[in-house]
Amino acid sequence: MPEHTPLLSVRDLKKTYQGASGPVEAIRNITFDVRPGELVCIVGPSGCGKTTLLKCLSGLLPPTAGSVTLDGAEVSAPPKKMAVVFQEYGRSLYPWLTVRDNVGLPLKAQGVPRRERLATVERALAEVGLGHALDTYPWQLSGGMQQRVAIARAVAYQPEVLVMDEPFAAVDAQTRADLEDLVRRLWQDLGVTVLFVTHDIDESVYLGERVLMLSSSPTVVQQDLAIDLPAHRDQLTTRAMPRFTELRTQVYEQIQRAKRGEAVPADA
Ligand SMILES: Nc1ncnc2c1ncn2[C@@H]1O[C@H](COP(=O)(O)OP(=O)(O)OP(=O)(O)O)[C@@H](O)[C@H]1O
Repeated sequence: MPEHTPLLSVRDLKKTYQGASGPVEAIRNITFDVRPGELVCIVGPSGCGKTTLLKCLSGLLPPTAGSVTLDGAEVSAPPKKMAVVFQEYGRSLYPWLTVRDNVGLPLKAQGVPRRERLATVERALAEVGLGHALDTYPWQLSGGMQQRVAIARAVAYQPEVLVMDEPFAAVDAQTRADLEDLVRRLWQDLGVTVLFVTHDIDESVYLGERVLMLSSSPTVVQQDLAIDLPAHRDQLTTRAMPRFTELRTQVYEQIQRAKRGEAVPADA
């Protein structure tokens, strides 16, 4: 696919829920494209419709109007080419299966032959630094390690798009920094397209090549900001750069505007 052709295309997406006391307009109008191999962060105030957007993107919820297309095909059910990593790793792994079997499960469901499956699982676990934990159970691992298993499962599936829904919200700060670096490394090593949802402004700037800022609900895209930091990022030097501070200030100001319900200024 040529570089300029979008892999994922969201057009005039609207979602209105039928609530108990009448319609709830969650998403007013969202339009954006993601090119193959991009790493895009989506950030917005609490309740702005991030989960609703992800459910529409991943084919779990039909939009009220508008469309989502992946590789030119309209998404109306969970697409094979997409893997999703959720915040709640504790609930996404099966406690009675070993790490090896948890990671291999989607491949087994797809009918991948055993020998190939085991090799792919071992490679994916080595990628996330858990090559030694194949025969352990999720409950024997720390929260950060469990989230690495969930990431390995998504990677083993070899998706074209990896969607991550606030995946590090439940881990401590040090583990979170390690996992952020893991996502950057996997993105660079595997060339996968990543859509990363977070409400952490610093995280969105540190990780993203682009940050999409959402308004408060009913949601529109408040700003689409290119992150022009060097490709090689590390927790100490990148976060200490003056440009990092400028970018985080821009995102912070937009989020504050979004919370106050103000539109984006014309020169932004
Ligand atoms: N099933 C539903 N029925 C009615 N309204 C809903 C439903 N699900 C979400 N909403 C409303 O839609 C809006 C967006 O909700 P959503 O959960 O997508 O936001 P969010 O950005 O993921 O929130 P948070 O950051 O707090 O996780 C909110 O006003 C919410 O109350």
